[in-house]
Amino acid sequence: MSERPEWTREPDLASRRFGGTVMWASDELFAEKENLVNPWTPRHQPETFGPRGQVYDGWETRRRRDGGEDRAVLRLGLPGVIAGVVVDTAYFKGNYPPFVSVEACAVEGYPDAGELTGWETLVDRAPVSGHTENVLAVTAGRRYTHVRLTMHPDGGVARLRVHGTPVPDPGLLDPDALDLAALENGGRIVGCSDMFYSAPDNMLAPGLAAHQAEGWETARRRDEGNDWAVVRLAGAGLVRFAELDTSNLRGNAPGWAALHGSMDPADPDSWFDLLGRTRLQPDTRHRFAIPHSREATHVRLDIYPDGGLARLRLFGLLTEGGRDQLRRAHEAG
Ligand SMILES: NC(=O)NC(NC(N)=O)C(=O)[O-]
Repeated sequence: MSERPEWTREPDLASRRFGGTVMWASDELFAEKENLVNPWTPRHQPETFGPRGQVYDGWETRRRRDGGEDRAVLRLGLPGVIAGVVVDTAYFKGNYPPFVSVEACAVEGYPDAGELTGWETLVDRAPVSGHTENVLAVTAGRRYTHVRLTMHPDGGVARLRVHGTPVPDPGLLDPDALDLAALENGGRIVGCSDMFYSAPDNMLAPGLAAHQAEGWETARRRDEGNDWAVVRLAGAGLVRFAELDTSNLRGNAPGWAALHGSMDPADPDSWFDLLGRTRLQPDTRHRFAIPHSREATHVRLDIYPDGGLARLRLFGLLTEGGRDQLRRAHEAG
């Protein structure tokens, strides 16, 4: 077996392990697009038939009869500089695509797949083999956020691995900031509108949510209201960045969210804006800067109209009063 190039040991920027997601595909009749970013080695059990045919651990489209081609759009969990891609056609033997193309783009914010522009070619219509890890080097020395895989004309790909170097956006990082909402730092949920499927404290747990039940999920609302939860922060502080993570909420992500802060949550007039009503995408880790923060002990999350969140992170700095609160809580405990 030939040696794999060194870059295949770089992180897989698209991996689900880092929050990568497949936002859209032109078709997925035989096997779901989400499988493209599964972190595990593709599995296969022959002669396993569902209502649509053999079950594959990969993305598989129907046989095209129109001369077109199939595409999938991925958002990288870790934006970065791409060294190469591995188009793994494991177990796709009579149904792999004979050729693939790979493109990438760099886009700020959280557009949906149809709003992405500026695609650049990384791999131009390369031949691929079936049941093979097709290793394709890339020479594009810039940071990308999204990748598009095209199968010419159709077929199945088990995994798309996008190896490279993560490059974070410094505008969304503060090395001194602490997650003021984290359970492990003393944050707690002190009220919410609904916890029909799972409890909102789940949003404050460490790490990424492995599945929907590891986050907060509400029942479907059938009125004009919206769901909400209030976090008591670890201590009084200034929130600088908010992470609103809708991972694993695909058909039930909120459409929008807003954040308000308060030093006196019982007083309805005390609440001030932190993040205005903002559009959310399904299955996405959104990071927003909070440029005009004020000291708060509590933050209210509103989601519109319902759904939930996998994680809520409120990165910021404790004030002197907040540090005292933490100390006193520790001494009293
Ligand atoms: N035996 C197959 O895999 N056939 C078909 N695919 C699935 N998933 O059943 C096909 O046409 O590619």
